[in-house]
Amino acid sequence: MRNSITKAMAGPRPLVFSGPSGAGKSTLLKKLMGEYDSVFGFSVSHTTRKPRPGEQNGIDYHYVSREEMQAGIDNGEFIESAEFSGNLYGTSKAAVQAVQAKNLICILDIDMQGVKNIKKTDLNPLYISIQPPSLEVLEERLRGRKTESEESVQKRLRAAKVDMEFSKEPNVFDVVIINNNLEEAYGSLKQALQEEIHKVKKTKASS
Ligand SMILES: Nc1ncnc2c1ncn2[C@@H]1O[C@H](COP(=O)(O)OP(=O)(O)OP(=O)(O)O)[C@@H](O)[C@H]1O
Ligand SMILES: Nc1nc2c(ncn2[C@@H]2O[C@H](COP(=O)(O)O)[C@@H](O)[C@H]2O)c(=O)[nH]1
Repeated sequence: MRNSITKAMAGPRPLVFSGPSGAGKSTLLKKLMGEYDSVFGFSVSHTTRKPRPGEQNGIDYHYVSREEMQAGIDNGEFIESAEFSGNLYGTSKAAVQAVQAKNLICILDIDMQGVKNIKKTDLNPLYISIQPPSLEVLEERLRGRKTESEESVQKRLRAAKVDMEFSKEPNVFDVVIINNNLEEAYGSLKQALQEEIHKVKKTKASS
């Protein structure tokens, strides 16, 4: 049986963003949500990783202990969850419902295990993969961000190799964007989302 989040199905079609850690998902999403704050809403995930400097609880993530997160998973509170680079991450039903209740396009930023699990649900999002131009560039970006320990960089690069191959599989992603030049990648993203943005703006204008 499909994992149903029923009440969350009322709003516009959600978007799933995936791709290797460091490819630039958050950078592109911040630009998109900055320009279209009345169109998109972010699904705030739960994670057991510690906040980075500048990250805020309830805005970037809900930062929880492994025990708390596991209890929520066991209780059926999550649409999907995954272990990534030594920590648990997951999308709660409440996070998606909170965005859809505002009639906004709900954005999920999740890893490839999350993509596979969301495909087993009735969420029916548009799947967008953000990829780096190469593994070398990805490593430069991850190191340049200065957020990861050496061990974490290595784990993320190992996961990235698998993710980069996954993005080439047919019928997984609706759109694959190579984030080389940021402005060009952002232009491609906006173009891919033009129809969805237009639909939400039209609905809001007529209500
Ligand atoms: N097109 C680009 N050119 C150069 N640097 C970029 C580009 N896009 C993003 N960056 C930089 O690369 C680093 C990683 O970007 P970002 O944090 O957005 O990646 P991410 O995919 O969201 O990673 P994670 O999955 O770990 O959250 C950041 O320091 C960001 O400023
Ligand atoms: N399956 C899920 N993956 C998630 C979720 N929230 C974030 N992520 C992914 O985790 C990695 C690492 O994120 P970071 O913030 O520690 O750099 C990245 O690929 C995210 O897309 C989630 O709820 N479920």
